Amino acid sequence: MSIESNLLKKERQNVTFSVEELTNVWDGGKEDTEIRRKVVKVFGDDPVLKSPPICTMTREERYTEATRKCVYIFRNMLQKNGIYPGSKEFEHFWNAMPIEYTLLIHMGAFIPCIMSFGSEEQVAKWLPLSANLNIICTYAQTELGHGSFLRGLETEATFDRETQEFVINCPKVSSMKWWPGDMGLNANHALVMANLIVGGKKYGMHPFMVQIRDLSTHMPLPGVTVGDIGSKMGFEAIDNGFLYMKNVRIPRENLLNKNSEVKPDGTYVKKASDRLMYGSMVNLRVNLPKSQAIDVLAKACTIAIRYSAVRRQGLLNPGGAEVAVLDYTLQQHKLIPQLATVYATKFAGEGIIKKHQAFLQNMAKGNISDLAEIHALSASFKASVSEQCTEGVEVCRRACGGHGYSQASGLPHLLSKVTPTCTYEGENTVLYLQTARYLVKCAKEKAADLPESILFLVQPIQNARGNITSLDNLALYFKNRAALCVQAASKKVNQMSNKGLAMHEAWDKSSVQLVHATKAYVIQYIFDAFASFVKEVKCSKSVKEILEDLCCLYGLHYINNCSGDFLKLGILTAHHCNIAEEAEIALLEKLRPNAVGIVDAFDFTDSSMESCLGAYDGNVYERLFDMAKLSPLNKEPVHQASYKYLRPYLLEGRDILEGAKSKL
Ligand SMILES: CCCCC/C=C\C/C=C\C/C=C\C=C\C(=O)SCCNC(=O)CCNC(=O)[C@H](O)C(C)(C)COP(=O)(O)OP(=O)(O)OC[C@H]1O[C@@H](n2cnc3c(N)ncnc32)[C@H](O)[C@@H]1OP(=O)(O)O
Ligand SMILES: Cc1cc2nc3c(=O)[nH]c(=O)nc-3n(C[C@H](O)[C@H](O)[C@H](O)COP(=O)(O)OP(=O)(O)OC[C@H]3O[C@@H](n4cnc5c(N)ncnc54)[C@H](O)[C@@H]3O)c2cc1C
Repeated sequence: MSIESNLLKKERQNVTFSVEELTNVWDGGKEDTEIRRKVVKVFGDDPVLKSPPICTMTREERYTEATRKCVYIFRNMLQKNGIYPGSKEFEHFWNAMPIEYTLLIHMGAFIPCIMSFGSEEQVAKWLPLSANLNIICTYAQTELGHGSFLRGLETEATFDRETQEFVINCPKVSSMKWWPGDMGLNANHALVMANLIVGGKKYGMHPFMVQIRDLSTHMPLPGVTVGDIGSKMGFEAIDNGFLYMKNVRIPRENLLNKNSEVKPDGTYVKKASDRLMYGSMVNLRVNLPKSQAIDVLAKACTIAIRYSAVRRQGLLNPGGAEVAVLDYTLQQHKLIPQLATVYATKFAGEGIIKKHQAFLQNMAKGNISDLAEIHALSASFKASVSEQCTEGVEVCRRACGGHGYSQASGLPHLLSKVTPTCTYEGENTVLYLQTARYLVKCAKEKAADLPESILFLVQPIQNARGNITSLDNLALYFKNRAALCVQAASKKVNQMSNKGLAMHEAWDKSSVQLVHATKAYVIQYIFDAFASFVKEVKCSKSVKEILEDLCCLYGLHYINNCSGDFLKLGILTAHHCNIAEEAEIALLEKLRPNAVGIVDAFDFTDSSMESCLGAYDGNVYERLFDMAKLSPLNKEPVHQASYKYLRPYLLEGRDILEGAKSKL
């Protein structure tokens, strides 16, 4: 056993709680852990899912491998193992997916969309085809020229009454669809968001099913120009695409018509609120943070903490032995708060998922009264979590020093996976502003008209009592701050407007304060949800203590990072801030011996991380060396390029050196 493996073994011997029990809490119960492990095992054991490490493959190989595996998973493997949508097993299947995959938009975005936009007959037609991969469909909303401002989308669907068809056109280069995943190479259909035009009248954005490739040859259909947009910062296996449509004709029935319809005579019938058109985005904003951001940060923490426990560099005591870098207070200050972020966002996110499910049940009965609340909550939650996790993964990566920069660490891949969560499914600033709009409106309402989650905005500010670092008091500081920030931002909008600025100008001039207020609102939501979870969870005293400490750390770390705000608003004094700072440092020291145990509790398999630094056995140096040997550049002892281009000068060098030698 290597020295490094021994070090991790010792770390595990010192853990003061049951790792298995924390895993159960993380998964949502013992039974859920069993189900997740069963699914992970099915994936892990399957030889068809084996492929070379991604850092040894070209982009084309990565796309090919990911597509091969995903077709197998979705077409054979899930059915064979009884993993059906809606089952508990299916909930855990993202956890077991290979580290790169395609068909994500088809499965994760298009299928939910067809269910929310399609009539019963349309769902009956398209759902089985897509579930069986008989068609592959992308979600084509964003265009080259517009992504955020949906009213600016330019693609048109004009009704031709004579032929009973819609004619789809991208009038300009800027109107072509750009970015949709699975669209460049795999998709033969696209759910195209286009402006509906009937009899010269524009009705705004609507969803249309458009066939883009021939079903037998897979060649683009007439009028369709489609392809891959090229290499990106990450997601290299995915064929994000462009789609330029010129006079592409589709039958009238291909307007997804659950919410609105065009009759054969051209009559436009609206059946539900326009806002339900945005429902697919709410759905993804609620559901994607867990698999695309929180789990990614959990993996980065696992890698960085295991590595920091075995990486020895420098001395804490003069003349003593070299210490693990995790023993430095500053390393703990970088990494342990990231663990707290993982826990806080995961448990707050579960609350939002439940709220969304309740909303969907009400919506099925025709009640959409909670739409504004769930939109505001999901938009700011997605924005905040993606930001916190992206920053967290980068902190973990840098905390691994030079090796964190190597693809072999697995960290650059995680960073490139989490970074775009700040952009897709709604650019974060744009989403914060959406929530700000809701908050400013709510701040003007009477308490009786507000949902519980937002009541604090209009209630009197309460004073903290007793221990200033108790979870109750921390929750109160966050609430007070959010309420005061929203009041300040609303006041600024009013002041600007009273000065004579038009409302949209007043809004823009106040947007820095508005986004700040929204961030304050969502952090109070996350903290409150985590603190409530910690209070209520049934578990042993030792596991509860870990969760309480993580919750307290989440709050203190946040407060210490923006203490100026709490001081400015009069919520905390300088004395309180000093206490908070010392309390955070004390918590880091307390959590340090359990850090490896806490990341072990995430229960990630080595293959799900592909990291030489983060493997369970801690054998980092052998793994790094083995991975370097696999580099395609090391295939031959002499690389053609160096031989070809350097040879003349090397020969000169040889002659000079040999001449010098003969003169000696
Ligand atoms: C388990 C599943 C996980 C699987 C993971 C799967 C995939 C994830 C992985 C990879 C990534 C892949 C996918 C990526 C996909 C995409 O990116 S798809 C494209 C997403 N695009 C966007 O999100 C665009 C963002 N822009 C907007 O949402 C709107 O344009 C915006 C709302 C910002 C502005 O639109 P505008 O037309 O100007 O509207 P208004 O601002 O005037 O607002 C009108 C009123 O409507 C309310 N509203 C807006 N959005 C919603 C909504 N989503 N739901 C409900 N209501 C909404 C808004 O508040 C206004 O109301 P009031 O008038 O104030 O009352
Ligand atoms: C990996 C990836 C996958 C994607 N997959 C899909 C997909 O499957 N389907 C799909 O349709 N799309 C997809 N997209 C597109 C994505 O949804 C858009 O890129 C996103 O919505 C942002 O829009 P944008 O690119 O137009 O940014 P822009 O809106 O142009 O943003 C540029 C800057 O302008 C700022 N800005 C914009 N509006 C405002 C405002 N009102 N106030 C203040 N600042 C503002 C933004 O904050 C940002 O800083 C994907 C994108 C990525 C990166």
